[in-house]
Amino acid sequence: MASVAAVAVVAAKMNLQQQIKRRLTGHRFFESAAPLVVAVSGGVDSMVLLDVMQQLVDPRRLIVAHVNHELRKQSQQEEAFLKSYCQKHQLKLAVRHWPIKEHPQTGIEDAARTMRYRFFAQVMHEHQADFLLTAHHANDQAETMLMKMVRGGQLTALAGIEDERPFAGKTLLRPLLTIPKDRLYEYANLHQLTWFEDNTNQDLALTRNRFRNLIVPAMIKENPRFLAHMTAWHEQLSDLLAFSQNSLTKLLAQMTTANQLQLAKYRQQPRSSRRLLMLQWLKNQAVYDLTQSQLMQIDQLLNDDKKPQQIMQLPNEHWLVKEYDVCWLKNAAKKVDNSQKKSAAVVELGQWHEINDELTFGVFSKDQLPKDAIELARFKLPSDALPLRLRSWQKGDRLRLKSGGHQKVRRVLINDKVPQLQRQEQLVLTTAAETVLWVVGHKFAWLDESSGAAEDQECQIIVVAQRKC
Ligand SMILES: Nc1ncnc2c1ncn2[C@@H]1O[C@H](COP(=O)(O)OP(=O)(O)OP(=O)(O)O)[C@@H](O)[C@H]1O
Repeated sequence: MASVAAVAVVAAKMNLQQQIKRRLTGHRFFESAAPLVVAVSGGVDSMVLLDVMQQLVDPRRLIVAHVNHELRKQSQQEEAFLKSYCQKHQLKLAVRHWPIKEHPQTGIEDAARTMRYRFFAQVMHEHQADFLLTAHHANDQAETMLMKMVRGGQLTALAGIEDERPFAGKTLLRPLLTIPKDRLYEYANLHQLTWFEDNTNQDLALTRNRFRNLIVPAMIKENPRFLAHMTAWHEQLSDLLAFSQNSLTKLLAQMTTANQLQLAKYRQQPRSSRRLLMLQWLKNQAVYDLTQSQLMQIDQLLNDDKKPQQIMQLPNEHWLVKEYDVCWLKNAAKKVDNSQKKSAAVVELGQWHEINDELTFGVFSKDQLPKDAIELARFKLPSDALPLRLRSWQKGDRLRLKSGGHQKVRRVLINDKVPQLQRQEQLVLTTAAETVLWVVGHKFAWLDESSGAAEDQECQIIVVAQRKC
């Protein structure tokens, strides 16, 4: 008769295998005969994963992928062990070395990860595999989320490791993600598996190791269900984010044109939605890492009618530019392509346009000047010069001078000692044919009666005026 302990052992083995089988069902995993790549470092996690997969699928489908980082003395032993293991179990093995001379001086962890996944993609491609399996587990999940929590940032970034994601045109799966590490040890001991412990995991100078060896165990001591709770948080948060991203994408589609956010529609949203919309809109343009106070500031700026033109610095050399009824992003790291600058806003005759706290201007026909207007300049323009437009100045913009020559707008701004950053915001008033009439707030063009108009063309006198304070 089997002893109680032996029955418990069988139950534990079955348990883990069944649990993993359940997680893999539904991925067309067992229905297909396509090869599977298993990423095996030689540690307990990936040795358990490999053993379980040998039980669950035809081992001829498996390709073991191993990277020898040449970082530790033990690396050679791990590789040699995997070679003999695969030989013994008749498994295909793909090994890649990462020679020390190719290691970077800094950021070695990231570089190692990048090269690892590049290699896995290559192995998948060579073997026409459908899936890559890695052995991330519930402790990895908790560590990752806690580290993000401590680092701070947006809630959207708090979601942890996904159990499935597209990879190299196929799928990456993490079948152990809900399983605590101690259950993997339990399984490995019961099956008498061989594995290697990475001694560098004990080095408490590394942040992840402090979370792994000190913080997560302390949390589990507080509540043995801690890992299960973290897994549940992650899943709930992922669902919420997927749902909100879907809704936000639909809403954003209604309020953006060619990367410009239409502020009238944006402002109609409640404040809570506006913040989420802004986060998503920025994320779509690769701006992450926004602080909560930056988000509040953006919302304030976009809602402030008194400041129709504003510019605000965001992370990674991005600038948020607000111009009247639209806003858009500018990446200072990229050379500004003037041809792609914001399209011009039409300046309706007979209306005031607020530029900033000091300047509100309007364009009027000469006999409709309001009482509170101070005339700044008048132009005799052919009818096809209208409507006038207001837009950001561009590199080739010039002002016609009384002498008959021209002056670059850039020169006007330099002469007026306009600070560099402010210069980016500078507006010009132009005719429909792009003749610059006014470097707003600075200098007017000189247009005599003949300029632009054909002999027989109908002309109109328009007045540019400033509103009295
Ligand atoms: N040298 C290696 N060779 C093959 N697979 C590896 C190697 N190192 C790690 N892996 C795979 O990646 C999994 C996660 O390992 P680890 O936690 O060290 O990765 P990581 O540095 O956190 O990177 P990431 O989480 O982005 O995969 C392992 O369980 C294993 O499946």
